[in-house]
Amino acid sequence: MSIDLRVLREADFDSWYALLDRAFGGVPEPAEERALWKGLIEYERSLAAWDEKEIVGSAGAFSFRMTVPGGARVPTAGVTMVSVAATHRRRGVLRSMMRRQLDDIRALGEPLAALVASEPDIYGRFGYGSAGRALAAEIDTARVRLRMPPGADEPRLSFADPRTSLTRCEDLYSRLVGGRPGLLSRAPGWEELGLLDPESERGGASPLQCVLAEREGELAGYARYSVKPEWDAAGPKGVVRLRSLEALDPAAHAALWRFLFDLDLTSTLSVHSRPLDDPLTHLVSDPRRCGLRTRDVLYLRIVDLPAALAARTYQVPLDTVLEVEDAFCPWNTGRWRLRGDSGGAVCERTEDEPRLALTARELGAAYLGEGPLTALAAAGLVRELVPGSLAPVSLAFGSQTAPWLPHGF
Ligand SMILES: CC(=O)SCCNC(=O)CCNC(=O)[C@H](O)C(C)(C)COP(=O)(O)OP(=O)(O)OC[C@H]1O[C@@H](n2cnc3c(N)ncnc32)[C@H](O)[C@@H]1OP(=O)(O)O
Repeated sequence: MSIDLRVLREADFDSWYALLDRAFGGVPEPAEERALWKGLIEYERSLAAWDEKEIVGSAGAFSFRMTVPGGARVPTAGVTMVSVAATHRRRGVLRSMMRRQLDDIRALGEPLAALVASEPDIYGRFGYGSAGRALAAEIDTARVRLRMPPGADEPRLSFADPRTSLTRCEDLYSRLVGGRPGLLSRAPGWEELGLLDPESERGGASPLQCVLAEREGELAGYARYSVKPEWDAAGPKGVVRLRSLEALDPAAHAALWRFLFDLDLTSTLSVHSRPLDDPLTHLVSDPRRCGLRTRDVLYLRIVDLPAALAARTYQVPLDTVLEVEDAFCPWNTGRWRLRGDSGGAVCERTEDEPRLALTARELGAAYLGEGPLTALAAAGLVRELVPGSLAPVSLAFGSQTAPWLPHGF
């Protein structure tokens, strides 16, 4: 089989996207969703794998900036729309696309690549580590109460049309982006993602609704949600499905959650994705009735190791030497001296004796501050070569704010 990898031409978008639809089960994506992706796609960074006259593989990338610990926004390739025709699976088409893509990302000078995986098992072999998990919840709002912080009655809540309020909400979101590792600075057009609401995917729920929390006319927070009315012999038991909630301060945050908890005729609040450190977990009266669970969301790959490690800050001063193995991107393999603190960092090649040994995948997993290096060492995936060197480096790599990616791409 001879496969030819080429940059996607606009004229081939429909067949390229049809391949993707089929690989994901063959149910065509709703027209509005497809139109959104068609508008956002970066053709010059999208690859099509051709077998003679047929497209048999797809892989795209978006040009993002991702917040890293310390608040810098680092150029990041958002890997997306990966598929291979079932007729051509397990013959190395994905591997060849990953090879080409990571070489291209390196040539573009982006230190990081990120993705949301359809299956967790696919991307580790290409050096992607699980770097940001999310909290999901199924809250029994008939039983669970909220402890309200001071000032929670102050914000004025009002309904707003999701579209009309979009610019204000997006401005608020953009103020929050620098404060949490993993968040993406959304370029114009990306805000539309938050409004996607195809009727065919509502499953009996209402159209998307929006509630604003304001103080003296200034937006302090918003939530978007839908309601699925349900009834049984005992009465109403509707489900509120939270799509997004952002707030600038604790009072607005709690006020919005209380609004969602108290919606009449509902008894369940279904939450798809929140950061692991969402303050909600401290406000609920009964976490056991919140159906809390975590799931992997964000996978990260260090593409340019010295640039990536120097782009973030470190919680406590560190000066260490890492022995890194990177089979898929060998330019990262070797010994690296990393010096840094909360003000910045420098990372350079060195001949000095290494203190820790790990692979690029583990570095990706630890990079945003979630997966402690100590836990990875306990799993045997990070080796402490000089006794006593692991704990301080693990602490330095941590983050006071849990990394999170609220949406896919
Ligand atoms: C960021 C995103 O877009 S995520 C979306 C990914 N796409 C999908 O899930 C759609 C459905 N699946 C597919 O289209 C294909 O099966 C793909 C893209 C996942 C894999 O494509 P293939 O061309 O079959 O992969 P390829 O032959 O290059 O395999 C490379 C390696 O990955 C492994 N692999 C491939 N798919 C999977 C999988 N789903 N789970 C576990 N391992 C996998 C192969 O076994 C092979 O392993 P090896 O390195 O030990 O030899």
